[in-house]
Amino acid sequence: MNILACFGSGQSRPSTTPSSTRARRSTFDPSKGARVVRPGPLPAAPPAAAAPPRAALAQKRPSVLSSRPNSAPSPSPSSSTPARSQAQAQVPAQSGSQRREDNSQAQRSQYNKDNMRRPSAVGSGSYGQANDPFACTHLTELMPITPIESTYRAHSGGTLPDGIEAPESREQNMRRLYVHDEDRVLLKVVHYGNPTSVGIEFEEGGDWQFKPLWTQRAGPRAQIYFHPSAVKAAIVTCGGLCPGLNDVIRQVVFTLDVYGVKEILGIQYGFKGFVDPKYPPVALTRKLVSRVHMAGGSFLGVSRGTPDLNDIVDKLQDWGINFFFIIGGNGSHAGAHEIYKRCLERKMKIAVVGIPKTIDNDLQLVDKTFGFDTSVEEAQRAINAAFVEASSAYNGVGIVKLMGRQSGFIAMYATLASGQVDIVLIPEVPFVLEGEHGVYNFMKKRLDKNGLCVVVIAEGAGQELLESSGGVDASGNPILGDIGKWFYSQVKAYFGKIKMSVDVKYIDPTYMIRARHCNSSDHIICSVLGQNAVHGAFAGYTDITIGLVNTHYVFLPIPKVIEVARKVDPNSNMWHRTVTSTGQPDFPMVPQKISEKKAQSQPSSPPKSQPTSPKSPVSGSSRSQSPGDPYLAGAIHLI
Ligand SMILES: Nc1ncnc2c1ncn2[C@@H]1O[C@H](COP(=O)(O)OP(=O)(O)OP(=O)(O)O)[C@@H](O)[C@H]1O
Ligand SMILES: O=P(O)(O)OC[C@H]1O[C@](O)(CO)[C@@H](O)[C@@H]1O
Repeated sequence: MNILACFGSGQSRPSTTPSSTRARRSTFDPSKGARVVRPGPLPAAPPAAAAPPRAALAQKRPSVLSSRPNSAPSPSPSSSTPARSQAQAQVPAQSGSQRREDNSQAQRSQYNKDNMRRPSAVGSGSYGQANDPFACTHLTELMPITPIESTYRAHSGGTLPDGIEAPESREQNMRRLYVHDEDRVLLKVVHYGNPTSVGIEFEEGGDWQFKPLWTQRAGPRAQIYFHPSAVKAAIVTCGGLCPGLNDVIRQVVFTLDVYGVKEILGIQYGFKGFVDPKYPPVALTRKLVSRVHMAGGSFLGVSRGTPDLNDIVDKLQDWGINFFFIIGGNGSHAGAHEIYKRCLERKMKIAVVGIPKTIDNDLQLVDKTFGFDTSVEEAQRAINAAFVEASSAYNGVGIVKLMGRQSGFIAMYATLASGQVDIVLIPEVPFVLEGEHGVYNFMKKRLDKNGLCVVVIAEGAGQELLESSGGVDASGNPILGDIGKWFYSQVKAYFGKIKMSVDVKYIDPTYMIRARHCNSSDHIICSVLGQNAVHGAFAGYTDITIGLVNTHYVFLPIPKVIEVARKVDPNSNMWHRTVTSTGQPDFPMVPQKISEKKAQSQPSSPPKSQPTSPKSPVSGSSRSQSPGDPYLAGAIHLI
């Protein structure tokens, strides 16, 4: 691929990795652990220099403010001096830069004291616990590293020259630029009032009580664990395409540049770029990536397929990479985690940071993944075309197939967004086609009533109705049967059989919805994700990914997000909203009498350790269904 194809002519071709760097193998040496602290233009490291290993600290964690290596020192308990005067009082005659540093330390401490609320204020839970499931791995748990003051200067775009004192107001701004290592974002914000609440998740033992789970807030830290001049970053995009890939690459490069990093490599064609000498890494600069976000796709290229991970780690080592950004989905993150483990075995000081990319939005824990909004938006054009065709035809039927190999998020959201869909079929909700309660019969009802019917079907829906090839793609993902084409022919056959004249149109916008540049909301998400990936690496975290959780950006441990792919929950509010909008019933696999369904739905006793509720479960409402019974809602819907 011509890497510059999307820029047009007139730009110079990026240089490939200089051969001299290939010879540089960076093996870990504890004595060099401190090489991040170098004499140079940067201010000296703050006084609390030598950091104890985080693992040891995590055992204790008595105070949420003091456990992390780069926590600002606690203020004196007796201190009630306002931040500004206290800071001034602590500063003896010093050099400008030293004074600035002490000022900001003191102000941060005071700020923390004034503003931080301990978790007890909002309930116990994972926050600060030794077994915190969302604690991210920090490099200081693995090797000794001394932090330095951050070089990230978003406000000024650079440090002030030595000897020039910053105005007080700027110091205050800087103080607010950084995110504290102990900042947390609550993962689940709904406090269910009753075991029958829709969307409730039962934990092992039937526990449904509210347990706060805290994730680590993303953002720039006041202290960093890599000297920018010692950083060599690599960026790779893996898996399928997704709107926004170029945006993310661009922001990673921009943010590295703001910190002062000079060496940034783009790996071509996903993980293959590590092993295919035809496509060596390209040097990325701010100038080179400045316009890439205007185009869809990935200007670095993507691929599926699994090269030997040891070869990848060899290359990371040979090229001296110590920041590795992997933009990819579940598979890529599984790869990233494996790479992290192998780097650890080799004692490499490297931050492995994922940025979740999956157009299917099938990633655990996060509100949504970048590009998803854009694909839902693009899907509107196909749905609208199907609607227009169907509404102009005599007994018009429009069928649209949308991406979603194992999850129906695109189909569900596109349906809800469009308001033009009669039926949506997704992999998570099995359906029958024939019979009184089947899809065809409902299509007929809509045609009789409205003269048209629009059906959205997700790529992975109804696979059990097709003969499976049993094959897998290069990455091991199942190769699906084409449900869209099959459904189209079956619909024609059905209406032919019942001698009803219909005009069926089939639209498959599969690659159109992911091959475009992204919309405004995704541009913003991509930008913030890309920036936070760099902040996470500089903050010393590894084996992490960046996510949007309850509208806040967080660092998440990679193993947590890849435990299982996310799916649409048929018991969720969002699915209920969608079928409320289409007006479709469920199309139960095994039609049963409602009375039988009801009898089955009565729980003999509440799950163990559930508190007894003052209200009895709302019998006959979809809220009374047990988790995991996708058909119950449909049965009730039919009443
Ligand atoms: N379990 C795994 N362990 C190690 N590497 C993996 C694993 N699964 C996939 N990979 C690697 O991750 C890359 C991307 O995987 P895959 O093609 O499944 O896309 P993805 O990241 O899941 O994105 P998409 O959402 O587009 O499918 C592949 O090139 C493969 O090398
Ligand atoms: O044809 P490709 O490039 O393998 O991508 C198709 C797949 O990619 C995805 O968009 C994301 O995994 C799936 O929904 C779809 O099955």
